[in-house]
Amino acid sequence: MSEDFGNVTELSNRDDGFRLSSHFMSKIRVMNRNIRHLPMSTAERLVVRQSSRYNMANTADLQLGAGGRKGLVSTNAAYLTCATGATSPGGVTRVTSVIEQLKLGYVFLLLQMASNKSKGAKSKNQPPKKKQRNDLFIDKKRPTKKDEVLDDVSDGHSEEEEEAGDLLDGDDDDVSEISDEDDAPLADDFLQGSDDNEDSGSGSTSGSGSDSDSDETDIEEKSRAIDEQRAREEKDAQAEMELNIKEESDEFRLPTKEQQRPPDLANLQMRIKEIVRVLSNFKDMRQEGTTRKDYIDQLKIDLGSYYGYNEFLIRVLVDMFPVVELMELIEAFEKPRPTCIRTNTLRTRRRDLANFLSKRGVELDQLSKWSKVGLVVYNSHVPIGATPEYLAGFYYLCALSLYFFYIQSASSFLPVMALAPQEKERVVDMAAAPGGKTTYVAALMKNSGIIYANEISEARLKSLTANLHRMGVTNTIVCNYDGRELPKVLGQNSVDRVITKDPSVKTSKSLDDIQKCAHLQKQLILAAIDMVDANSKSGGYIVYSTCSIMVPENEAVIDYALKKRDVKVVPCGLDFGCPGKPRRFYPLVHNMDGFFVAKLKKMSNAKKNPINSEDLETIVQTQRPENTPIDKDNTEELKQNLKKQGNKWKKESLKKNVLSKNGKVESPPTSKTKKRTETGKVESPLSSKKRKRRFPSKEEISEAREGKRKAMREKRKQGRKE
Ligand SMILES: C[S@@+](CC[C@H](N)C(=O)[O-])C[C@H]1O[C@@H](n2cnc3c(N)ncnc32)[C@H](O)[C@@H]1O
Repeated sequence: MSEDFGNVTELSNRDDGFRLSSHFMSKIRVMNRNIRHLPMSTAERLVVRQSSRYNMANTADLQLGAGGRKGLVSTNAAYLTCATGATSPGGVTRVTSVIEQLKLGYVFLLLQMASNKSKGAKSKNQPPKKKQRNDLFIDKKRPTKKDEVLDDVSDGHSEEEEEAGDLLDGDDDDVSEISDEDDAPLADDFLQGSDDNEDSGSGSTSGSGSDSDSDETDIEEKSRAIDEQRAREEKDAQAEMELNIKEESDEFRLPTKEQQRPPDLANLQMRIKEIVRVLSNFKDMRQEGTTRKDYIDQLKIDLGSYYGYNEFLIRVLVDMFPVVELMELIEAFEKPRPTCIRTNTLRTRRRDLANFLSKRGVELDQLSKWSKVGLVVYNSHVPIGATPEYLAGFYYLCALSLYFFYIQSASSFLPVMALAPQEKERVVDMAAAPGGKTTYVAALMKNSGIIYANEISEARLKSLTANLHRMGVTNTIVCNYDGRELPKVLGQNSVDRVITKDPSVKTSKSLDDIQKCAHLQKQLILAAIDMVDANSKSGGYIVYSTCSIMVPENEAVIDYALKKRDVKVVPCGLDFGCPGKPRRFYPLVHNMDGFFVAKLKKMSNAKKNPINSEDLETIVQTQRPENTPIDKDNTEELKQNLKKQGNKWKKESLKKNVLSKNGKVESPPTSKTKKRTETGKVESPLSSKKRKRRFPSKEEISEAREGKRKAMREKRKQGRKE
């Protein structure tokens, strides 16, 4: 049995990893950018198994190990280890393991090669019995005299073996990739036999049945020798295989401190995947002696390096989402959102616009079922922001820029759809530039009623007014105020609907940013509520929306509004998004930017109680994402500001309200809480007003405050213990 490096079987490199093209081929050829050549002896068969856990250095060896042949091939980025075992009577060899590095990951290929070295002589010999045939697959090679004898005896292979090969080797389609010249002579001839080797066995001991038949003892001895040899070689091969597998252990290990220098991107990505894999089955897959926190910490570092997020963002995201979802979300953020345009129904119809634009070479389609005016642009031969239709105000271009959390895209439709402005209403857009929402509101109102489009930045007023003109909006008054001042300017309870959008256009966020934004947003939402008239016939609604996925900027703001004003959350009327009344939209699910929309209905024009010490705590807590350590300086500053503000409000409130004994500000009596006099009669509000109000003394106030603080401290302590 001679070495034959000329014959190779083909493996093809596919997206999903390696697939063995064929088996029982006379050639073994690994088609991969990394591996050029895998020299094997003729008629070896490959069985491929794949795993993605191997982190191999770029070396270029092919080794045929214990008891087999050694070969070296030039490959440019793969380390292959093949160990051959003893030769079977049938000349079938089982080979080894091959470890391979692929483009984006490391793939472990275990190649078991069953040599079909001997291919002839069937015609002169009985095919081996079934059991014998099965044995052949675990037998190893190294040509011995006996091998040669038996090589000649055993030839061809059974259908069962072929089937087994099919199962192990992959698609039959790939067989066709092998050229005819690769095929035949040695293929599939194991049990069928062939005459090729008939005469080329090992001379006198060939299995032709002529010489050896006469000497049974000799054969028995030889057979015993073969068995012994085989056992030895099997042992060697097993040892080597175990060694190889051990060397390239399947276990993923976290890097030690020394290994934590910046890895290359491929390694980094691989490690992220591995950590996610381990975290999703932590009990079974974790490295001994490590905690979940170890993996999470490494994941945060790696995500930060790979995706370029700051530490704070990663920390918040990791705290918010289970790792698998987090990976999907981050991947989705990486993909650009589609460019969307909104038809300006003040100027044209969507169908007509689509026709105009497609004539100009714009490839577009309807945005989706949920919008009657949106179009998605896939490709355009003309600048979509400079077509005559654009300049004539036929559409508003929604995807202007790609920020991380602040992106204008299809999601900017949703707040206006939730607002559902009606004709002839008075509507306020509190932070309006550059006018995406205002122009949409105007279109829905068919230019009737009044829109107050407010923008704090003078510089941004230009883009706002330019868009209003371009889009033919005529029912809008542009204002230049801080939104928080608007109730004073426009009057309290004076409009039907208000839309308020997060005022930030930042590209990245820190804890400080989020705290400041959340604080401003709370003030803006109260101002928005104060402007709306609860008794409006058609309205009484406030829509609050952000492009942020941060809880302190979303749910916490709504929570705050619910505490401070007589409002309730009502359905947005958007039948998609994540469940719950306020809607969260995630790019991975909805193919739009991370987005939050909440709709409030103002129930009465009465205000709830001003801030008390409890609220101060609530504000600080809700501004901090859960489980996220607070930046001490910022928090102190924020606390100070809030306390100042709180004190001011408190002073005012003390004039109007009575502190109860436990320090809580008592709400104005409602019909349910109307006090009864000692005689059991319900006191009318009028009579209670008439009664002289008793204000608490300073001592009572400070006592109540102290009691409150104590209770809070106890509560926190208990929380920490838990
Ligand atoms: C994200 S943009 C609004 C986008 C706009 N709603 C649209 O649909 O085109 C936020 C705007 O809020 C403005 N802004 C920031 N703080 C504000 C405040 N206190 N009052 C009013 N506007 C503010 C910013 O200058 C910025 O133009």
